[in-house]
Amino acid sequence: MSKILIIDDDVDVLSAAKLLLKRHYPQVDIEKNPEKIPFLITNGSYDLVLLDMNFQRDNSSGREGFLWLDRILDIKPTTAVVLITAYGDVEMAVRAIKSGARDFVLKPWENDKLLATLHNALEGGAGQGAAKGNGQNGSAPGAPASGKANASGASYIAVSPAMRQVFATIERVAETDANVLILGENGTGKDVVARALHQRSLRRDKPFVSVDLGALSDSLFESELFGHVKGAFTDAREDRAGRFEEAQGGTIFLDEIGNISLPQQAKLLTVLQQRVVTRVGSNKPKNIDVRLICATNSPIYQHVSDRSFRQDLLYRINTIEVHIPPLRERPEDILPLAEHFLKQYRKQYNRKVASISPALARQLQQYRWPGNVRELQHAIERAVILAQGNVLEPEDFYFGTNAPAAIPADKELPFQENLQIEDMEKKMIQQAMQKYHGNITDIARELGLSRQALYRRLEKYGL
Ligand SMILES: Nc1ncnc2c1ncn2[C@@H]1O[C@H](COP(=O)(O)OP(=O)(O)OP(=O)(O)O)[C@@H](O)[C@H]1O
Repeated sequence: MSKILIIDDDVDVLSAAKLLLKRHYPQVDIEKNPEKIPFLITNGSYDLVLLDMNFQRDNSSGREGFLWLDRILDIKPTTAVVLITAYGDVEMAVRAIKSGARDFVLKPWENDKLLATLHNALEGGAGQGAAKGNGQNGSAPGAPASGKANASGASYIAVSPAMRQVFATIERVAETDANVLILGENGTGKDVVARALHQRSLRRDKPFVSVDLGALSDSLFESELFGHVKGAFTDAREDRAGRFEEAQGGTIFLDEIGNISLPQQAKLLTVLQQRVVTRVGSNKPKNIDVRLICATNSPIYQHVSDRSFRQDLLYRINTIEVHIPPLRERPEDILPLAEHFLKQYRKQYNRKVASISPALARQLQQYRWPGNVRELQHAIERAVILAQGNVLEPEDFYFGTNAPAAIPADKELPFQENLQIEDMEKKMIQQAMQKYHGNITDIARELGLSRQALYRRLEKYGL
């Protein structure tokens, strides 16, 4: 149901593209004059903009196209922008995608390839990053790609290089039976990753059983995991299978494994070594065939050094290790996630809220998100319920407890009369570049910018 806007100063291109696209999309608008872009983007709620890079006034450098790309993303950062050019080369494609475009097509296009490009760009979702190169433009190397897939019907967002790496690892190991240990702070998406792994494994049609070990007392641990027989203890009124048996043929996900006691660790290790479980009160061991995924938010290696976690158990569960970085270290994911949750809750609560204002988008990217994706999700849910207008504004938002410190407002910048705002911005970027020896990720984090926003500014200031 996506709305598309095509902007090109060649009317023949406009009519040809419209003719093709209106067979596939419910609304396709065209515009010859790029000066109308700000008005159209502000008022049109387009999901995707197909934008010419080479307007006649400037027909080979693509400079004007870059300027308009910047304007579009400043007004509505989550718009999927696909650039068209007759002068494309891989270098320009990389620059365009680094500047926030989803993809790049060459004129004249082949209809099927154009459709595939748009489809991919939109699949990346409203604001879910660049679509993978589709071959038409030589697959811009180094370009950010988006991730979106199904984990038990739920989609996940992975735009940042770190999360794309996580999902690439999952892709590679899903079909093996390797044990996987997922490490990450609370709310970073460990459960999402575990489900995605199961969904992509050969066991996908078998059970996925998730156990929160942190919630199990010593007395419940064994009977919950391994089951019990009637009469094994006072409350055991009938035979009951444990979670390992329930997961037979499928996957068991043991969350919060870093905090279990040493006796619990010993019992678990025996089961994992022998691949059999014996219900409490029984003496008949049963073979189990399960894939093991574990997760923890605690510093498990430190626990091994201070001997509160067994090294042999760690080596058994960590054949493959996946680290999920905290949300503040992958700012590229923040807006796509916010947009994703906006869509989800708009539907769930039947609200009209359609987008996130640029001011709010900036704040969302600057905040530190101590509760990670879960905190962002809850914040968007609250805002969608409470919002008055169609656009989510900073006033609709509540940023946890440490908001004022977390959101540097312009007025908090040191006031220097003789410096224009742009000079200050350039200076801050230069200082950060020195401090972090040009490391884009670190500079972007320091400045509270997405990598894309940083690239746009580097370009703007010729740095
Ligand atoms: N990449 C993602 N895309 C979409 N939703 C996500 C993503 N990561 C996390 N979420 C959502 O954020 C919430 C928290 O994620 P999840 O429960 O997987 O985190 P967790 O690391 O397992 O947390 P905990 O350590 O508290 O168990 C969930 O509602 C989940 O659906």
